[in-house]
Amino acid sequence: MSSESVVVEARSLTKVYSDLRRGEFIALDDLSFKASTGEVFGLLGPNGAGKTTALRILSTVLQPTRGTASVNGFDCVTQPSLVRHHIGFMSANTAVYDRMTAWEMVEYFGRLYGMEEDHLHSRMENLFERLQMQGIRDLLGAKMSTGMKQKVSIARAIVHDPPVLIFDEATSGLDVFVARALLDTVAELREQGKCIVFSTHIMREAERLCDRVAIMHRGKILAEGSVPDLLTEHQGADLEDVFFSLIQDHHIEPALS
Ligand SMILES: Nc1ncnc2c1ncn2[C@@H]1O[C@H](COP(=O)(O)OP(=O)(O)OP(=O)(O)O)[C@@H](O)[C@H]1O
Repeated sequence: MSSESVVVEARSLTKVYSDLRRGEFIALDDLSFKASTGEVFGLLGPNGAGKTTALRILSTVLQPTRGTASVNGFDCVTQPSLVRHHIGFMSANTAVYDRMTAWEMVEYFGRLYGMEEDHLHSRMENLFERLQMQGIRDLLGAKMSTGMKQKVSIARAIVHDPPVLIFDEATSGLDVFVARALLDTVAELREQGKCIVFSTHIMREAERLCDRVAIMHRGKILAEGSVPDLLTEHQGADLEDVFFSLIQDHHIEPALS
């Protein structure tokens, strides 16, 4: 990490939800991690591990119960609008409006970010070409397939060229072609020096893409490092092996939900 600089930092994040069924529920338990420029950092864990909660705090949608988080030096709680200008956020549920075309939607978000029209349009031409979206330029959201919607969501997340990208289970529900195209886009963004924080429960995806991963379970990080280092340290053939051996080491019952 020599010439790279830390741009995303979570420090002792704890999130307690009040839940009617479970009472007080600790979704994040003293979670800390850092991610740098030119790096894909993966939060890897099963359903309910707390990945979405952590990424929502980073993207300023949720506030932590304790702890702090920052993006490019801006605090996620006290400087949310500065944080939002420096991130692009995308999840499997990012909404695409039925009554707007692909072009209108990305344009709308570019304007929300305060981009100047000429710059916005030349950036959009470039993005539509790169993401192979020229064919759906004038297609209404209501008529798009899941894969098309995901492409629009990526374009809208990166139109303002933010230094940090936060992708929450972004490949969920995509067929192998679109999922691969999305992963290729993430790799390209890394080449451009972006910092990408990427959550997934698909171990192979993390192995393929992430420079470092944090393996999460029940709101805690059980292990963190590069994939080769984790495999060596925990003597696993792949990340799935490492995950199960960590759960055994920590005497944790596998979660049922
Ligand atoms: N608003 C909420 N109120 C109560 N509990 C919540 C709330 N949001 C999330 N949780 C609980 O917090 C835990 C962590 O959820 P979170 O969505 O962050 O996990 P995740 O790792 O992203 O899992 P998934 O892949 O299923 O989305 C889960 O047990 C979930 O039920």
